Amino acid sequence: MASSLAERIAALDWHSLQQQLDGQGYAAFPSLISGNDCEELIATYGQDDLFRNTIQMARYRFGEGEYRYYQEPLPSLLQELREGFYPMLAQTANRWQEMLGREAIYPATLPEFLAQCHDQGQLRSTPLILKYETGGYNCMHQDMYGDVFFPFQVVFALNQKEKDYKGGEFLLMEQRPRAQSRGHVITLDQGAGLIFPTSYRPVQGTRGYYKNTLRHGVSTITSGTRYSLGIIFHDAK
Ligand SMILES: O=C(O)CCC(=O)C(=O)O
Ligand SMILES: [Fe+2]
Repeated sequence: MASSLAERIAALDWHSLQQQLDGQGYAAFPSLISGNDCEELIATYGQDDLFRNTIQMARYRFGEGEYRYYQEPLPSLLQELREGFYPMLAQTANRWQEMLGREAIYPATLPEFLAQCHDQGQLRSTPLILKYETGGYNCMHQDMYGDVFFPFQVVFALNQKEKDYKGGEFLLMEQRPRAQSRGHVITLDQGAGLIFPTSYRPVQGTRGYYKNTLRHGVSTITSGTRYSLGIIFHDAK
């Protein structure tokens, strides 16, 4: 992985990713973060000064495990991921707005979008690292944190399923209006990632587009320790 992270993001097959996002709401992409960088990110977990807050998930009945929110300034790799993914996803976000008959409100760059969050009092950084040990899990949820939210987020696997842990599949639950919900199970190799909707996706119906609500979570880790990295684009209240 010689090229820069920004170059590797630009080199993803965005045509196919956009088609998958429009067609199914989510899109996985192959390993983008090198094994070394994954190890370095895992090593940040123990560096208290990098984080603004640590959540014991069981305390809030969110699941079983722990996560930590990085504080600004973010480690450069996270900053590059957040800034690098935002512009392409803002295009999709605006297209989705238009499908739903709404204004294309998402600015072209991350700093402009964060300025909108900050204007609404959403000042706290949201990228996070999650750690689950054997028996850990993450209940189905959404990550909204305020009135301003970006409709996509990205999650990366930092270690390797079957080698470092078993179980621990990423789960997406799609609630369909007046119908039963549909589940999606996604497994990612180390360094690979998934783009998924924060809250809903537009689906074509006979009379225009309607919204399916989505929630995400993680199934039980049956052995080992699973680490993941969450890139959320909006800041939090
Ligand atoms: O650990 C995971 O894969 C889920 C992370 C998550 O909930 C998030 O990135 O918002
Ligand atoms: Fe989440």
